[in-house]
Parts: sequence; C-alpha cells; structure tokens
Amino acid sequence: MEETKTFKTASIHQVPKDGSLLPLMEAFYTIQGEGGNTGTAAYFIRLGGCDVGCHWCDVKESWDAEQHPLTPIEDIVETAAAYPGKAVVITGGEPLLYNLAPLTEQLQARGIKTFIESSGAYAVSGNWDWFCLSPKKFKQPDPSVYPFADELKVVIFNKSDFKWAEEHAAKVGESCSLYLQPEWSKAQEITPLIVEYVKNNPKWRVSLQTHKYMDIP
Ligand SMILES: C[S@@+](CC[C@H](N)C(=O)[O-])C[C@H]1O[C@@H](n2cnc3c(N)ncnc32)[C@H](O)[C@@H]1O
Ligand SMILES: Nc1nc2[nH]cc(C(=O)O)c2c(=O)[nH]1
Ligand code: SF4
Ligand SMILES: [Mg+2]
Repeated sequence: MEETKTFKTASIHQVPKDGSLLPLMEAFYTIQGEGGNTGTAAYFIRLGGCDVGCHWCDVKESWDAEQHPLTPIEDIVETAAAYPGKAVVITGGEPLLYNLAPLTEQLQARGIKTFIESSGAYAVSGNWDWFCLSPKKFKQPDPSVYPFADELKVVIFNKSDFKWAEEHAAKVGESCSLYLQPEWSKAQEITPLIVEYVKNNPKWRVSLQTHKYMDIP
C-alpha cells in the first residue's frame, strides 16, 4: 500500500523553535510579480500564520497557522530543488514568526538563492540573498530589521501613506531600493498618485503586482 504522509498542525506559538517543521500553506513555481526582481522565475513557499492584521491583506487565508500542515523542511527543500529556477521566495503569512535558519541553510547548500517577503514585525532569522521589507502600520517593524532590507516596498492605500513611506525610507540603509506599490483593490485610483509621486521624488520606483495583471499565481 502506498504510504501517505499526514502532518499535524500547530498555533503560531506551538511551531517547533528549532525550525525543523514549518506550517506550509502552499508552494508554487511562478514569476516574481513585485519589486526589484519582477519578471524572474522563482519557487514561492507560503508559510501560514500572521498576527499583523492588514485589513487589505490579499492572503487572509494564511493568517491562522493551525490551518496549515507542519511540514518537514527537508520535504520543502526537495520539492524546491526540482525546479529549474534557482531562487526561492519565502512568504506568508509572516515568515519571520518562525526560525528560518535551517531552511535557508539547506536551500543555499543546494545552490538556491533565498529571498524573503516580510513585514519585519519580528527579528530576522535565516540567511537571505534578498530581503524585501514591507512595513505595516498595524504592527511596525522590529528596529533590528531595517539594516537587512535590500528593498523597501511600501503598500499605498491612501494619500497619508506617502509620508509614512518616507519615515521608513529614512530608516533603511543607503543601498536599499525604494518601491511604492498600490494596494490592489484601489490600484486604479492610487497608481496615478504613485506615478506623480515618483516623478517628483525619483529616489522611489513604482512596483505593481504584475502577476495579478498576468493572471498567474
Ligand atoms: C501577503 S504579504 C506576505 C509577506 C509579509 N507578511 C508581508 O506583508 O510582507 C506579501 C506582499 O504582498 C503585499 N500585499 C499584501 N496585500 C496586498 C494588497 N492588497 N495590495 C498590494 N500589496 C499587497 C505585502 O505588502 C507584501 O509585500
Ligand atoms: N507571482 C507572485 N509574486 C509575488 N511577489 C510577492 C508575493 C507574495 O505574496 O509574497 C507574490 C505572489 O503571491 N505571487
Ligand atoms: S503582514 Fe503580510 S500576510 Fe500579514 S496581514 Fe499584512 S500583508 Fe497579510
Ligand atoms: Mg501575493
């Protein structure tokens, strides 16, 4: 008889601290749709669990870690390594809720570049080839996270978010790329404001969620 693996689930706080098991919501090979690596092939690993609570979050199904099976990282890495693109994006949910050091170590040992999408609400674990910091008003970044950011990607939901974006730009390092991304449900209204803002403040770049326009994951 064929063996089928069954995995337990756990709340955010019950996930093993050694990073050996992670609540895996989904994983898919696609094109990075946002930010500085837009257009490049990557395997996305979406971890369950988030307590930041953005009212406009486009993956609310990820929030409850208990809905997603605790999966051995060896299994995650094995599947990732089978794809031709040698870049993995760890996202969520909020991936920094968990110890990501063993996961990134195993990925890098296989020659895979490690990318993360994080709100920065928790201290950094893991070793990152590319760190996307997307700060949120609802639970602000841990101050220790700013120096790690390769890109700062601020979601603009209303006009007051431009000022908030500038406050965060002042906290990241010199070499960090700065992106303004329209909140998806308001993109029609907000994108023209971002265009004008970037024309007047050219240290910023526009980031669109291009995967949504292409209708891919
Ligand atoms: C779903 S989040 C998961 C990673 C992490 N929790 C975070 O927020 O960075 C992935 C990216 O999508 C962005 N995002 C989420 N909902 C969005 C929306 N409605 N419109 C535009 N960007 C959104 C986030 O800011 C983040 O950069
Ligand atoms: N194609 C694609 N690009 C992405 N960039 C960041 C994403 C995320 O949800 O973290 C994402 C996503 O969900 N799909
Ligand atoms: S921090 Fe990320 S996953 Fe969590 S609610 Fe906000 S956008 Fe969604
Ligand atoms: Mg997404």
